[in-house]
Amino acid sequence: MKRVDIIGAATAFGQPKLGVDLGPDALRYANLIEEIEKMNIEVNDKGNIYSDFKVDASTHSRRSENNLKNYEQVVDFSEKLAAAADESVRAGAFPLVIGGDHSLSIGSLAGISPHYDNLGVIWYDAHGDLNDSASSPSGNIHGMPLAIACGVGDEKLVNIHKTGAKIKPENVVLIGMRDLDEGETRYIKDRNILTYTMRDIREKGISAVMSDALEYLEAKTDGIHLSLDVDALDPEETPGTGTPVGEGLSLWETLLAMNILHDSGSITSMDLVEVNPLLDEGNMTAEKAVAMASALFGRKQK
Ligand SMILES: NC(=[NH2+])NCCC[C@H](N)C(=O)O
Ligand SMILES: [Mn+2]
Ligand SMILES: [Mn+2]
Repeated sequence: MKRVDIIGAATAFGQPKLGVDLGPDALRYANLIEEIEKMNIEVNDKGNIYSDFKVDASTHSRRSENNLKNYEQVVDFSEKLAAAADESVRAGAFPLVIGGDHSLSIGSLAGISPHYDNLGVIWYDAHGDLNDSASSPSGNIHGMPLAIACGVGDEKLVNIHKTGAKIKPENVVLIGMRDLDEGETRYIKDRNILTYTMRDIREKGISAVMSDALEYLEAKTDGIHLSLDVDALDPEETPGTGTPVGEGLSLWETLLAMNILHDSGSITSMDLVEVNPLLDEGNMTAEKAVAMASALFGRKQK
């Protein structure tokens, strides 16, 4: 790896709660850059990307006609982020996109995937984020990015940066699932997406799950993007996030998972999303997220 590019995705437009656009700076405050540098990796902090639209607290996330909230804002932000992520991969760097809500993955995957024939994706999350505007119960676009990357959903969002689907559903693995909507469950079944629910993780153990996921993806992909939503962890571990779901992964399980991914040498890019410092206890969610990223870059657990 030549270097890690930190791309701050300062967006809150994919969901209704204010504050998640401060996530990138909360992660920097928790020493994200210094911790990765300790692994003898060159880090280039490219600063934050902002939409040209400002968050207006009085109108933020009002339901829009097509059941896509803050639609133009997300389109605009995704184009900008895709360009930045594309530039990083082109330069030979490892893009670490720090959020920001999970709608940022529309842009990160759009920018990264054109550099691969078959990009794999590990979606480490309590949620599938596989809704489209029809199946979404909320209209929040952070519940849709994985479907959009697979080519399902609003045309403009599907065609961000490059026309058409960015990834194939057979190159996706879902890990940590415990809050799937009806339409998402149907999509997973129809496409036969490899899915590890919390129950699966309890039964098999996280290390077997990670090894199986890697084995499945390494056989057919030429790069693997990790999209890590901090709500994959239990809310007792990561309270500073907008859509917490109980009975989640622990920090130690996640650090172990990140060590296994590091040792594989197969991860080529990453999103670290949904840290909301306004909902946090101190800055503990950002601090744990930094520990997870450091583990992905090689910091070993004792
Ligand atoms: N990235 C997230 N935290 N997504 C939460 C999505 C929640 C719900 N499934 C929805 O579509 O509204
Ligand atoms: Mn989630
Ligand atoms: Mn998510």
